Amino acid sequence: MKAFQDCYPMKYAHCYGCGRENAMGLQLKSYWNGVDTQAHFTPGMQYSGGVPGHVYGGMIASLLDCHGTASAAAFACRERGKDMTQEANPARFVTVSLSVNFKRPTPQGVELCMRAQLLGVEGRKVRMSLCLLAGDQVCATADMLAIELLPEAP
Ligand SMILES: CCCCCCCCCC(=O)SCCNC(=O)CCNC(=O)[C@H](O)C(C)(C)COP(=O)(O)OP(=O)(O)OC[C@H]1O[C@@H](n2cnc3c(N)ncnc32)[C@H](O)[C@@H]1OP(=O)(O)O
Repeated sequence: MKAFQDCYPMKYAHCYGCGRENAMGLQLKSYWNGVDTQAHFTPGMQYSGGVPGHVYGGMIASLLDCHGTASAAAFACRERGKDMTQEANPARFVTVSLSVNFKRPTPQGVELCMRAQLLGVEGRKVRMSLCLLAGDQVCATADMLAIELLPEAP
């Protein structure tokens, strides 16, 4: 299965969180999970927060951020009757608002699952509800607004 991030043109494939061309980055991959989307990632021990064994909050926000922008593109394509993974130059989205609620400590050394649910598409705006789970425990939730870049944007 092709990941959403693998559909980004080369020019946009260098993101620290999800760029396939960034060898130093996280290279997050997002996919469909029914009508929603999901991604998995196991943070290494270098992403420790202040409490040993707990993931750094900025890392949690990064994972939600990159899963969210990729999901926004996939949701927008789907709303337009297109399959993002079949598009040569799919819609490109950036985050303008990400509000994270850290509900409980996120354990290290565990595969984390990020999920995104579409709340609505309005023109260039995609609103989503996101969550990050460790096993069946919801560790963080987020509300996100992503905006589509105009075609001529750099
Ligand atoms: C890109 C390819 C994929 C790469 C993957 C990377 C994933 C990584 C995820 C990220 O971390 S993204 C990086 C962090 N985000 C940014 O740097 C975004 C900074 N903001 C911008 O670049 C511009 O503000 C933006 C391109 C989003 C919009 O500028 P535009 O001049 O194209 O649009 P405009 O300002 O007219 O706004 C369009 C609509 O969005 C709304 N909007 C813009 N910025 C907003 C904001 N900050 N909060 C809420 N709404 C906002 C704006 O009100 C308006 O709503 P209406 O259509 O209803 O009038």
